[in-house]
Amino acid sequence: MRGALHTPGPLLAAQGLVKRFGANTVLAGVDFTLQPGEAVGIVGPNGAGKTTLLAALSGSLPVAEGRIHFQGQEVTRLDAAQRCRRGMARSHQVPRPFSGMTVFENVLTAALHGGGFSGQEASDRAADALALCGMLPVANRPAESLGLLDRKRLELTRALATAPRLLLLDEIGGGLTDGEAQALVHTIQTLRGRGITLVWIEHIVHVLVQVVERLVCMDAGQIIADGRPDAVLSNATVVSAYLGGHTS
Ligand SMILES: Nc1ncnc2c1ncn2[C@@H]1O[C@H](COP(=O)(O)OP(=O)(O)OP(=O)(O)O)[C@@H](O)[C@H]1O
Repeated sequence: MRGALHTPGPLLAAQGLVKRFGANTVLAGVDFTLQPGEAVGIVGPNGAGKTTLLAALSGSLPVAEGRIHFQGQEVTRLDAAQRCRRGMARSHQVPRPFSGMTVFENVLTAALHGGGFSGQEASDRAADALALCGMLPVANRPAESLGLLDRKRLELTRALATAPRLLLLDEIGGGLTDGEAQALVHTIQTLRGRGITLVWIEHIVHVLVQVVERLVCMDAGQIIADGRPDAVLSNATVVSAYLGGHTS
């Protein structure tokens, strides 16, 4: 199914996305297009709507207005599980491993239920994702015993086990030491090498720009800049809304 749906054109095209929480308009008509193989960073001040955009794209939050196409097909009304089986996977800002399961069982569950694989193929997907993310040494440990870096890696590994074409990452660098963040960058670059398209929300901009070649800045539910990272980071509107005069 994942392969059969691939058509020429953008991998993802979202038009006019509107999301409200009560009187608070959190996405105010967002247009966002992704080409296959791109790696795009999303930055912006707290409350800008970044996580909400990711949730709207992945199907975990319904939008009030707008349309989303993935691989040429409309997915606006599909839920997160259905979008995941079409090749869209999301990691969460706060890692959500299943406690009471080992790391391997967590990843296998993602391959089975998130990816829709069965039997040997699910096991192979899980093992491949564990190897790619450097998680084989901890595969038999209880998920709740992991430190922060490995919990973040487990989020990534679980998303990867669903065999995504598009990976949506939400602040997986937060709280890591510089060395740990570099290890994460290395892992994510490996995923890029496999042709996975990436959208990554991250406040640690110097880490983010090691991976992405396009940066989107959001503020107050809108995209205020979109382009090459150096151009976006020196954009006067971005500096005033997000960077507060600092550009590193
Ligand atoms: N489930 C919810 N119910 C009500 N309001 C919400 C909900 N989720 C988010 N919001 C509000 O929507 C706005 C945007 O939140 P969102 O988490 O998308 O921002 P963000 O850019 O990801 O911020 P951060 O960088 O702090 O994670 C905020 O004002 C937030 O309080």
